[in-house]
Amino acid sequence: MPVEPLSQKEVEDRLAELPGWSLDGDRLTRSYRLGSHFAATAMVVHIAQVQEELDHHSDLTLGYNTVSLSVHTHSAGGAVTEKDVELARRVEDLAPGHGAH
Ligand SMILES: C[C@H](O)[C@H](O)[C@H]1CNC2=NC(N)=NC(=O)C2=N1
Repeated sequence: MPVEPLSQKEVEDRLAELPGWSLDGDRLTRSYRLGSHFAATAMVVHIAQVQEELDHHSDLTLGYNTVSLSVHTHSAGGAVTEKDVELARRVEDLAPGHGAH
């Protein structure tokens, strides 16, 4: 099913409900800090599970005790779509369980 790019206003409205997330060029991004490298690794695995479930995948970077995401929609020409917002919301939902902030 084709997914349409969000307008600038729509992106801003979605971001208003996603504290910590921002628009970097044409991508939604957020970095989280965790209590340890192992905790960060576990969060990456959890995000990967969600991404497979949604069939939508961010560029996901594991640091020493950080996890960073950057996502846009390839099939929409690299624009931000509702699929990116949905992934961001799902990651926000799982983050507290990993002690991520
Ligand atoms: C075939 C498969 O559904 C597509 O390649 C999916 C997989 N994950 C994806 N992830 C992202 N970020 N954008 C896409 O357009 C996309 N497409």
